[in-house]
Amino acid sequence: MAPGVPVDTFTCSRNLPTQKIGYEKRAYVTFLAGNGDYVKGVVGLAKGLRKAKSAYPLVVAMLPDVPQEHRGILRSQGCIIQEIEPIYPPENQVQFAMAYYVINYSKLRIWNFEYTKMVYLDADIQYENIDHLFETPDGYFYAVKDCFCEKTWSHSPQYSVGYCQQCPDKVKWPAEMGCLPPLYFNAGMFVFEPSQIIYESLLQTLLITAPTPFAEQDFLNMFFNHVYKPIPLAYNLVLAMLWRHPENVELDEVKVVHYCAAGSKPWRYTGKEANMDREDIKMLVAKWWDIYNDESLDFKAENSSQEGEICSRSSVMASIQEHAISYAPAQLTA
Ligand SMILES: O=c1ccn([C@@H]2O[C@H](COP(=O)(O)OP(=O)(O)O)[C@@H](O)[C@H]2O)c(=O)[nH]1
Ligand SMILES: OC[C@H]1O[C@H](O[C@@H]2[C@@H](O)[C@H](O)[C@@H](O)[C@H](O)[C@@H]2O)[C@H](O)[C@@H](O)[C@H]1O
Ligand SMILES: [Mn+2]
Repeated sequence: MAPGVPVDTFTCSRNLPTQKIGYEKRAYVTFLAGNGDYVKGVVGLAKGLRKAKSAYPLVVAMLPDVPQEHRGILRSQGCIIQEIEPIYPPENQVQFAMAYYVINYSKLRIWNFEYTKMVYLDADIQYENIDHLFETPDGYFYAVKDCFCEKTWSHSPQYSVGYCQQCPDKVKWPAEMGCLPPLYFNAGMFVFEPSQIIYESLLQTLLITAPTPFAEQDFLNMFFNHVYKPIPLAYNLVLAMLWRHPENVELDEVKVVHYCAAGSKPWRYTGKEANMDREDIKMLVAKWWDIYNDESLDFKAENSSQEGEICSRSSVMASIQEHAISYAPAQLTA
């Protein structure tokens, strides 16, 4: 739990308030910041959506620093662009979060979107059809349990005693360290319901929550702790699981691959970092490139009438909603 925050701050009601706007409006959503190469990841997501013949569009929560050229690429791939303002954690406490992750607090803007249910996906993900996740019961937060065994976790008490929730009986949590840590999810993929009430509560709670190493991922774990529902690893294969917990991985059943291990981003892959010369990693990176390079998966408004309709319909709705979306005062923008 974040230091100095009243425990009940994060106690959500048993279920989350669900926002019904009279009809279902569903979409996948990702987050894009900066002028770097993550735009390739978003193109991969958009093309993966078409390969999976998903019934839903891809919304891109986009920070102002994404260049026009990248915006044009994503529009040409049928993405629905939703501009967002950055969110920074409380002043001069940023040093507690790993610098690389601070910008990820801006992901929280997606709770302000006018959709009834969304599946969030990091841009470093590739996936098969997971549309059925939109049918999960409302009022919960669905995500896959993370792994604590990589060096990126060396700051944590779990890592220091060799405990991991992926194998809780291998090294048991020491009684002298108090209660077993609550289940902890990886925030690279989750199923959620946008809600103005939750959005404003997130922003207000962030104001009194000191940043922690995994930034918004730690924060979301604290905030949604009481309504978090673990879903199978097949829905978010954090690559480190392949060498940390191979006994938990059935690669043939994996539906979502999350290229979050150091050196695994397909568009930067060199094979030189630890574990990156594994045959399964090479196969997964090649699979990502096959989709990225597949021109038959490019968005063609005239040919993909169904998609085009969805995109144009949801684009029209999104554009209508864009004007309707009223951001809560962005008190957190520095
Ligand atoms: O320069 C950046 C860094 C991150 N991201 C977004 O933030 C997400 C989380 O970062 P990343 O996936 O690199 O974290 P990891 O899952 O590897 O810890 C990315 O997937 C992107 O959607 C981005 O758009 N630009
Ligand atoms: O801002 C914190 C980030 O935390 C998560 O990444 C981590 C986590 O998976 C660790 O368990 C791994 O060890 C590490 O490599 C990886 O970067 C999310 O994937 C990302 O979207 C984002 O929320
Ligand atoms: Mn990621």
